[in-house]
Amino acid sequence: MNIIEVNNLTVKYDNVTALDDINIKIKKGEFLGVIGPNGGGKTTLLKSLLGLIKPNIGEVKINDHRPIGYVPQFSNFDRTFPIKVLDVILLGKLEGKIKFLHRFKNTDINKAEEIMHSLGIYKFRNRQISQLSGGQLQKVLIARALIMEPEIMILDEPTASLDANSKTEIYNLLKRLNEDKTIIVVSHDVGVINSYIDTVACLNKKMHYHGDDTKLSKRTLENVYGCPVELIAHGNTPHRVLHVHDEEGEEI
Ligand SMILES: Nc1ncnc2c1ncn2[C@@H]1O[C@H](COP(=O)(O)OP(=O)(O)OP(=O)(O)O)[C@@H](O)[C@H]1O
Repeated sequence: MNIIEVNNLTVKYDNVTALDDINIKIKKGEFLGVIGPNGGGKTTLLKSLLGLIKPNIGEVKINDHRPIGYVPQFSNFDRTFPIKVLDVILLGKLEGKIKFLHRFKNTDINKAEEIMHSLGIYKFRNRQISQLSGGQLQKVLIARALIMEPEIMILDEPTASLDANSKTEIYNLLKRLNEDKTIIVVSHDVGVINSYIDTVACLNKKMHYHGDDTKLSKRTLENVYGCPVELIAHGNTPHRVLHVHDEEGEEI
């Protein structure tokens, strides 16, 4: 069963075309990675799936009635905000609508505690978020998305700026959540695709590739990124984009 269907999706911001005729079908239970260069339209695609952006052309169909669990780009989160872990997770219940002096039900608090236990962050429940490591905070943001019991989870670069151990921990956690949820993750780290993700979508305004990762070739990646991409072979699968390039393809 396709839980998400994107048909002929075109999105423009004034005269900038961010997405051009995108077609993608996502099966229930899939673990999809979306890769592509900066400005390639990844965030725009996620926002379109979330219904935050109205397509200029085409449609997004979500075949599920529950709210989608969204974990936004971690670097946009204000870590200095004085709030404790339990409260951040409970805010997920309000779906972004902060209500003055809202009192949460005991069932919500119990649910938050159950999620904290399962993610190994219960011991931080009364800690200020400014006192967490990047990896711990990312788990809190995942917990906040989980409190609505979503079938679909969408994460925008969940491991950006995390160290190697924390990256592995987050991807292991996503793999576990994938046992009963559909997961869509934007990542710049082509390396993780090999070990964790079922399907890859390569996006640079147009969809250059959508399918089984084992067929993802160096040539495909070079088409998507528009510059030479150096890869470490891992079996037959491209493993990592090593170099950053400017728009002329010069290595920087
Ligand atoms: N609100 C906006 N108004 C105008 N242009 C925008 C807006 N948001 C994004 N864009 C443009 O749309 C294109 C796609 O942006 P988007 O943020 O979706 O890319 P991305 O792949 O997520 O990039 P990154 O990897 O840098 O996060 C870019 O050219 C960007 O400058």
